[in-house]
Amino acid sequence: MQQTFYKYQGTGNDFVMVDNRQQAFNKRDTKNIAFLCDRRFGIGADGLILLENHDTLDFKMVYYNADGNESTMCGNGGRCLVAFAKHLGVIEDKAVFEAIDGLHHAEIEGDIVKLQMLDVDVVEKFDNHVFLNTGSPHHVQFEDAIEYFDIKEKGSKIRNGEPYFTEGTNVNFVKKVNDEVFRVRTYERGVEDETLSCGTGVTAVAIAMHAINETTETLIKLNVQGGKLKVSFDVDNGVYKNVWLIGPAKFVFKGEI
Ligand SMILES: N[C@H](CCC[C@H](N)C(=O)O)C(=O)O
Repeated sequence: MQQTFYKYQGTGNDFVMVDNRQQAFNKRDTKNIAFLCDRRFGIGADGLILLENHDTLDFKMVYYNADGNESTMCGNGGRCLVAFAKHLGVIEDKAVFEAIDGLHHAEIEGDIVKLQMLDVDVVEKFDNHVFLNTGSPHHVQFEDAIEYFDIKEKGSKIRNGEPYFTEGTNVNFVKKVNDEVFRVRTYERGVEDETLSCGTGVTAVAIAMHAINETTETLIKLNVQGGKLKVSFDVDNGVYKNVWLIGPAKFVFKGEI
C-alpha cells in the first residue's frame, strides 16, 4: 500500500517526515526506516521523523536516525517538524510539542523556526574537550584544521572510543571566528558520518564556548556546512536556561512510495 512521505531540511540536515496521526506507520520496521533514509536505494535523509497526535499538546515528535533506530532529540528535526506541522495546518505560528527529551516550545515566521531546547545544568570540562547533553549527547573540541581535516576518520574514532563506546556520542569540531561567531562541523551518531548541520550540536557548542569562557556572548552564531544557525540562552549560576535554536527549515518535496 502506497504511503505519502515529505522531505524537509534545516541548514542541510535533512529528514523524511511522516504524518503519523493515524498511527499507520510501522515503527518496529527498522530496515524500512533505514531504507527510506538510504541515499541510493531510498529517499535519502539523515533521519526520519513522525508527527503524531498528543492528548494535550499540539503534537508529538518521534525521531529515528538514518540507521533506522529511534534516537534522542534532534534540534534541526524539531525545527523542521514545526514547519511540517504548519504546512499540515496542525499549528499556526506557535507550537508546544512533546519529544523524547520532554516538552518544547517553538515559533515559526516564514522559513525561520525558533525551537526552545532543554535547560543545561551539567557541562563536563576536560583538558581537550567538553561533554554535555542538549537533548542528545555531544563531545565538543577545537580543530584548527577545520576546513580540511578527515572528519569521518577523527569523528568515528571519538564516537566509538573511550568512554563512549557502543552508546556513542555526537562529535563537534569547532574553530572560533570571533566572540560571536564559531565555525562548527559535526560527526553524527546514528548517521555515522558528517552531517551538514546538527541542531543539538550547535546548541552544545554555543553553551560549551560560554562555559569555558571562550565568549561572554549569549546570542551566538554558528557557521555550519549547510548554512548558519543561532543559539541564544540565559545563564543563571552556571545553569543554561531559555535556550533557543534559531534557523531556517524548508520544505523539499512530497512523494509516494
Ligand atoms: N544523531 C543524533 C540525533 C540527531 C541530532 C541532530 N540531527 C540534531 O539536529 O540535533 C543522536 O543520535 O544523538
